[in-house]
Amino acid sequence: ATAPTTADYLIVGGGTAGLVLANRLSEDKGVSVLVLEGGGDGLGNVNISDFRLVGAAWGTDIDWQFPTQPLAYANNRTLTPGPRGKVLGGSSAINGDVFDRGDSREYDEWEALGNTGWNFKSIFPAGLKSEKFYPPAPSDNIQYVLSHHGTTGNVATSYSRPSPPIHDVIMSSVVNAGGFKSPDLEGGNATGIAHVTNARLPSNDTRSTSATAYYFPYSYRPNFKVILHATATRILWRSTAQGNAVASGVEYVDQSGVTRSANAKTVILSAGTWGSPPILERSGVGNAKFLASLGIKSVVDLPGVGENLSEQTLVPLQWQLNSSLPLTDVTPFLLNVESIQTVVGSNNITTVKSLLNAKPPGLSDALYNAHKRLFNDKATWVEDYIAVSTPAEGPSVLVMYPVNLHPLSRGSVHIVSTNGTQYPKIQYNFFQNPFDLYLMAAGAQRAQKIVSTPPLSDWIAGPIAPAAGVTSIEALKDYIRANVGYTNHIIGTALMAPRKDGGVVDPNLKVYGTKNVYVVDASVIPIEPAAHLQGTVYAFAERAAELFKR
Ligand SMILES: Cc1cc2nc3c(=O)[nH]c(=O)nc-3n(C[C@H](O)[C@H](O)[C@H](O)COP(=O)(O)OP(=O)(O)OC[C@H]3O[C@@H](n4cnc5c(N)ncnc54)[C@H](O)[C@@H]3O)c2cc1C
Repeated sequence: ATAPTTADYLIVGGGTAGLVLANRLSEDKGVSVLVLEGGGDGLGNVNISDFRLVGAAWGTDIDWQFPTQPLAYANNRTLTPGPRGKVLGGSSAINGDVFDRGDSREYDEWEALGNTGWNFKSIFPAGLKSEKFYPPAPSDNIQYVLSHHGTTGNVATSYSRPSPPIHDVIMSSVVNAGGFKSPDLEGGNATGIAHVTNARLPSNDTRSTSATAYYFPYSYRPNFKVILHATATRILWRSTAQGNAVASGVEYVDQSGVTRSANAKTVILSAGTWGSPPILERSGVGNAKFLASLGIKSVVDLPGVGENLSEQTLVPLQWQLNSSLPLTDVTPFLLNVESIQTVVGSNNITTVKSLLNAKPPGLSDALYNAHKRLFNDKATWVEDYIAVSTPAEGPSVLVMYPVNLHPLSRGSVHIVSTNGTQYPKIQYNFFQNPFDLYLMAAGAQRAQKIVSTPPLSDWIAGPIAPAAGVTSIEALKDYIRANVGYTNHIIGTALMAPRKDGGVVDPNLKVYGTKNVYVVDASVIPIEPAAHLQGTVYAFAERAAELFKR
């Protein structure tokens, strides 16, 4: 059957958020939903279904592979192109499959920024609605709190199992070094060390994506249509009256390169943090001066489009253990999430405060104040992602990845021409703010302290990277500039915030100055969670669907 080219709701991007929304809207038989997805269906691709092959999909045809600009504040390094899923399920199909949620205070800051109704109390139940949790067996030695999880939702979540004895050793050292053991990080208190939950169906050990969870089992619905290999280029306008622009649909390029259009009463962009802003800009929605420089007529002057790009940075630290540990190939990971106060201790807190008190370049007052409140609240700020692996030969390796959960530096994504399929220019700006680099160095020191605290210290043969002796803040800064990487938790480029604060969408996710254009994906999220991003994206999209259905 040929898909209709007209619908009540046209969703651009069948990714993580897009398919949640499409599913919920098409629950109403009287509503037609059409999804345009730039990639294919991904069926039969083991790089999606087998989570053990994480990373194998990056750089292949199901990855957009976004080139990014050199890191001006980190040795001018150019990172490998940023992966983004180009397939049904979007980035949930190619990600690291960690499924967790942030701290209640972070979600409450969404509302404090002026986004009425977006707070922990509303986002948490929406997250539970997305989740179908499969508890571990008692013999797996993994602690959890059932009420922190949804049990009847769509995305299958579970733990790798069983937990090896070294995990208890690591947890003890975190506690002995002044940290906490968390009973389960997913209930809104995200401080402490715990096992990571993953988006996996344990019965057949396959990855759960937004496509397996929200599309394939529902694709029989006659009112839920998807056009694959359809790359949307711009919004088509029925009227561009300033402040009241009305979309009639979307222009897209099909698999054979033919330009087509699809019509709809409501247009929703779910093309992701790097995908949605370029579509807005090509459609005349963005910074009017910038668009004029490309010869694009302004429809809505919205300087926030493409700005406020936030990404959590990470750096790997490795140690050789003194024995070869028997591990399964699905050994669970640990997450240790701590406040700045715990990470830096009393000695360096004055340095942190003075760095935080210097107004960060490129960060709006509203977002800056939100971050200061989180700091004063001793909220979660640094994560250590902890893994142990055993190579075919030789002793096991411990890797800790300190992550700055709430960086102050902001980057951008902007089109470079009116060409609808040309890649945008992406600038991360890691460490534009000195606070961010200091915090990464302090996080690395904290990891070193945990590793040198008993009982874990007794298991360590020595550091692999950074080398022994690289322990001062300054030396660690050098190491971090040379080794910083991305977590793929990008947000902010179509910010949900008041228009005066650089907002692109209002609390109903409608693009300012338009009548019927919305953004529903990670680009609207204003504050990073103390977590990996997808659990928050699913929760956000479930709540977005509730708003549309009201
Ligand atoms: C490599 C990687 C690893 C990650 N690891 C984790 C992890 O372990 N745990 C975690 O919680 N989070 C992780 N994340 C983050 C998480 O997966 C993303 O934040 C989340 O999936 C983003 O959802 P989204 O809906 O905003 O965008 P996406 O899921 O990326 O969806 C965007 C969709 O739009 C489509 N699209 C884009 N442009 C167009 C266009 N012009 N026309 C038509 N379609 C278009 C894309 O093909 C895609 O399907 C990772 C992300 C990546 C990329």
